[in-house]
Amino acid sequence: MRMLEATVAVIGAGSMGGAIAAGLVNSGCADPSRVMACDHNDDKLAALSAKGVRTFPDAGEMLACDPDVVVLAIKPQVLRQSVEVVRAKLAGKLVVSIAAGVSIATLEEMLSDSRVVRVMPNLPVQALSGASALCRGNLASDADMDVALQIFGALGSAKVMREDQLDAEGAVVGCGPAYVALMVDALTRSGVEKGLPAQACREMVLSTMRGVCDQLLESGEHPRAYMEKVTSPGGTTAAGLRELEPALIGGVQGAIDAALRRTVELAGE
Ligand SMILES: NC(=O)C1=CN([C@@H]2O[C@H](COP(=O)(O)OP(=O)(O)OC[C@H]3O[C@@H](n4cnc5c(N)ncnc54)[C@H](OP(=O)(O)O)[C@@H]3O)[C@@H](O)[C@H]2O)C=CC1
Ligand SMILES: O=C(O)[C@@H]1CCC=N1
Repeated sequence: MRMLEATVAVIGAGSMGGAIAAGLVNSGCADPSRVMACDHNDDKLAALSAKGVRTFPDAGEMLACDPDVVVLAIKPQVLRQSVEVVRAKLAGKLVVSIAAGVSIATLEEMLSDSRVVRVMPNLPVQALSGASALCRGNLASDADMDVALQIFGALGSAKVMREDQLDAEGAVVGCGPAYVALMVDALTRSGVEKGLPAQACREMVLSTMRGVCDQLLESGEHPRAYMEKVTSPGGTTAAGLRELEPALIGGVQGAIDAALRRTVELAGE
C-alpha cells in the first residue's frame, strides 16, 4: 500500500469526521502522527487520541500545525460560520468538504483561495468498506485529486463523479448505511416476533448481509439473478418477495426523493 505523504486534518470529529480519521489510521496508509482532528467536544476526540491521532479543541490551533489537507466534516448548517473563523489559515490549502448539498461554487466562494475537492463518503469508511464520490473544484490540481483519491481509496471504494451526480450519490450511498441498518433491524424484529432469540437472530441477519455482499461483489452477478437462486419455485421466498418487493421499492424511492429534497434545503440553510 502507498503511504500517504500528506498530513490530514479533520475539522469536526463527529460521526463522519471521526470515521475518516479513524479509518485512515486503521488502513495503515497514514501514520497516526500525520492525522489530526479537532472538535469542541472532548468526548468525540478520546477514541482518536487513543489511536495516536493528534487532537485539538479548536480548528485554529490545529491549523497552526500547517496540515497539507483539511477535511471539513461539520454540518452544512454551520459550515459558513465555522470556515469564516479560519478562512485565512485555509488559503492555498487542499480543502475537502464532505458537507451534504454544499456545492463547489459555494465552497469556493466561502474559501476564496483554497483548492477544493467535494466528496460524499459514507460511514463504513471506518471499517475500510466505505464508498465515496469525489468531484474536483476549479483550483484543485491533478495532484490534489490524486491525494483525495488516495485518502478515500484507502477507506473503501472511491469514484470520481460529476458534481450534478453527488447529491444523488449522497441520498443513495451517503445515507445508505442507515437504510441497510434499518433492514437489519426490521428483519431481526420480525424474527424475534416469530420467537427467535434477538442476539442470535441479529448476528445471523448480519452474517447473511455480509455473505450476500461478498458474493455479489466477487461475482459481479446482477442482484436479480442472485434472488432467483434463492427463490425455489412455489417456495417460501417467492411468497415473501411478493409482499416485500412492492413495499420496499416504493419505500426506497420515497426515501431517496425525501433525502434529495432535504439535501437541497440544507444547501440553502
Ligand atoms: N454522518 C454521515 O454518515 C455522513 C455525513 N456527511 C457529512 O459530514 C458532515 C458531518 O456530519 P456528521 O458527522 O453526521 O455530524 P456530527 O454532528 O456527528 O459531527 C460534526 C462535529 O463537528 C463539531 N463541530 C462543529 N463545528 C465545529 C468547529 N468549528 N470546530 C470543531 N468542531 C466543530 C460538532 O460539534 P457540535 O455538535 O457540538 O456543534 C460535531 O461534534 C456533514 O456535513 C454531513 O453532511 C457526509 C456523508 C455521510
Ligand atoms: O444525514 C445527513 O445529512 C448525512 C449526509 C449523508 C449521510 N448523512
